[in-house]
Amino acid sequence: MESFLSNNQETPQKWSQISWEFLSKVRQNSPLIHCITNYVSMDLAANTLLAAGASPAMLHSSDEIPDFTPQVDALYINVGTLTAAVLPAMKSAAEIAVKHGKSWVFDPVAAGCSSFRLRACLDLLSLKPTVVRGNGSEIIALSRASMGDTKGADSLHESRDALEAAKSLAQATGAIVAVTGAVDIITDGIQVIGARNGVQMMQKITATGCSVTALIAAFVAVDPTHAFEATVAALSVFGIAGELGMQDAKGPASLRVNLIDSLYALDQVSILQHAKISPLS
Ligand SMILES: Nc1ncnc2c1ncn2[C@@H]1O[C@H](COP(=O)(O)OP(=O)(O)O)[C@@H](O)[C@H]1O
Ligand SMILES: Cc1ncsc1CCOP(=O)(O)O
Ligand SMILES: [Mg+2]
Repeated sequence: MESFLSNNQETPQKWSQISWEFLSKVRQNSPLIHCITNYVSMDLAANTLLAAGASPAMLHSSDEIPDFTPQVDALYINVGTLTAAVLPAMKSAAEIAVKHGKSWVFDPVAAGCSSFRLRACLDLLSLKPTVVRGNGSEIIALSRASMGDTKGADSLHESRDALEAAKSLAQATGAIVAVTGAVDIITDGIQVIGARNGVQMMQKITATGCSVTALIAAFVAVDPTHAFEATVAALSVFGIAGELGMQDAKGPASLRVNLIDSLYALDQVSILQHAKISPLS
């Protein structure tokens, strides 16, 4: 089968085909994803990875990282319930991942809400994540390296408000930067893609952001040379699972369950029908 990844032309189906290619590859390869994530998201992030076909491992101890991190296909770090005790494990896992040529993906939850957290996020950013995914307020805080204008783990900004911040953060760090919201924005500092899948109710389920960042790690793991495309694909696939899951959901709790079922069952026809991905200016 010809891969749409090698096609430089913007055809209408290019991005939806790429999204399907990535999901298929995750199902085939079942990448092992080392997750150091917050207590709130542990369950949903692990179940998201399993439903997509990946293999999650939530290991947090510094004592295990030197043995374990070199074995994994990608690393996911999320600072949602950050403490001074766990930060060294995060830093050492990131360093080991980079040393062993593994991708690592960063979720800077509530980056601007305290100086301790902001400093920790900036330190982690200096350890060269492959992808950073946050909401609008988080990406703006990181880009300006300043506190404030945030509401804890929730965003005070639309993703569009953070477009320029995302571009400059990508240019400054060399990471792919993704900002989620009604439109998910993905940039490497030059090209910008918008993915418009998902439903607003996803904001009413805690850890959907954390879970989609974990999914990005799984997508990047199966093709690290195409981290930009992997990020677009993961965001679109998760959004489509949300849309399909919403069809018979009564509220956030049933959507949470349906989203995982829809992700597990997602097929090529649904992705080609529902993906809404295009360049943004
Ligand atoms: N208004 C919206 N419409 C559609 N999808 C949304 C909307 N807001 C958030 N999402 C989706 O919900 C998920 C979590 O995004 P977001 O709420 O921005 O992250 P966080 O939980 O980190 O603040 C993403 O998949 C995103 O695309
Ligand atoms: C509510 C909360 N508090 C600390 S971490 C966390 C979960 C945040 O999850 P998300 O960023 O995916 O909404
Ligand atoms: Mg978040």
